[in-house]
Amino acid sequence: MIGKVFEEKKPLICYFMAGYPSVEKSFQTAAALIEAGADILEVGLPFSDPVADGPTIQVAHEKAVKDGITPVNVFQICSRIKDKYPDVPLILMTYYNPIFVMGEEKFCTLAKERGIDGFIVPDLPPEEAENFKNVANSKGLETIFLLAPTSHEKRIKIIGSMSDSFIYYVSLTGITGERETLPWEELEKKVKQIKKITGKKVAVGFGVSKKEHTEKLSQIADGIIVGSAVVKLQGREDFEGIKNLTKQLKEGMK
Ligand SMILES: O=P(O)(O)OC[C@@H](O)[C@@H](O)c1c[nH]c2ccccc12
Repeated sequence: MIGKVFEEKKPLICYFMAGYPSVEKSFQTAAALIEAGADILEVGLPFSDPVADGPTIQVAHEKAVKDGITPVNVFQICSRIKDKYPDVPLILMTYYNPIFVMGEEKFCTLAKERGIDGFIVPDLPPEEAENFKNVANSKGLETIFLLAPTSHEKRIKIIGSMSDSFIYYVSLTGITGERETLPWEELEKKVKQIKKITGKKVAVGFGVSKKEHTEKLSQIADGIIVGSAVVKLQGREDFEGIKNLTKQLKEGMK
């Protein structure tokens, strides 16, 4: 399902935090994103120690964890989104610990039942991911892996063989968060290199927050990912803002 969307277009992939600032509001966020044109949703699972996340997404993790949002709640939110929008792929973005606690088998079974299509697990290195990938794939769930500006050829090959429909290229070294500008030259070079070595689709995320970015990025990447800019508005319950942002970003990709 994820691969099909990439074949049809360059998708805009929008991250939001499940259960933030409440279960209902996070569902409304997802609905606003989809109705304004998001092609794929990346669903954030609240976690106490989100090491790769910047301040905006950290705040969301913290509040949702404090409110007692559990993986089971997140699955319920996913299933509600899938019931209403069956054509929109859902990628669960979670740190590995919640998977470990529930057990890979049970976690993947529930995820599949609840309409999730794949996973991004930023703290699960490919060397340790074999079992999880096998369990996920055996249930028809994809695993997507990340590459960064610091990744060399050997790493690119490994990730190329393990990442299913696409590879997530992290545009810059650091944590998630809106940026004024992106390292365009390096980005273009690296995405070309990754595509050449792996033959896979490459979606770019980190720092994307405006039309100007998606305009340039759509010349380079096969898909674009936005997170913090969405989560900031989500925290303010500004659903109109979320729709406007999504439309603007999509506009840049035409
Ligand atoms: O927030 P940004 O800079 O727009 O980047 C997307 C990012 O938020 C999303 O994909 C994401 C959220 N948490 C993560 C942890 C690791 C890697 C990626 C992510």
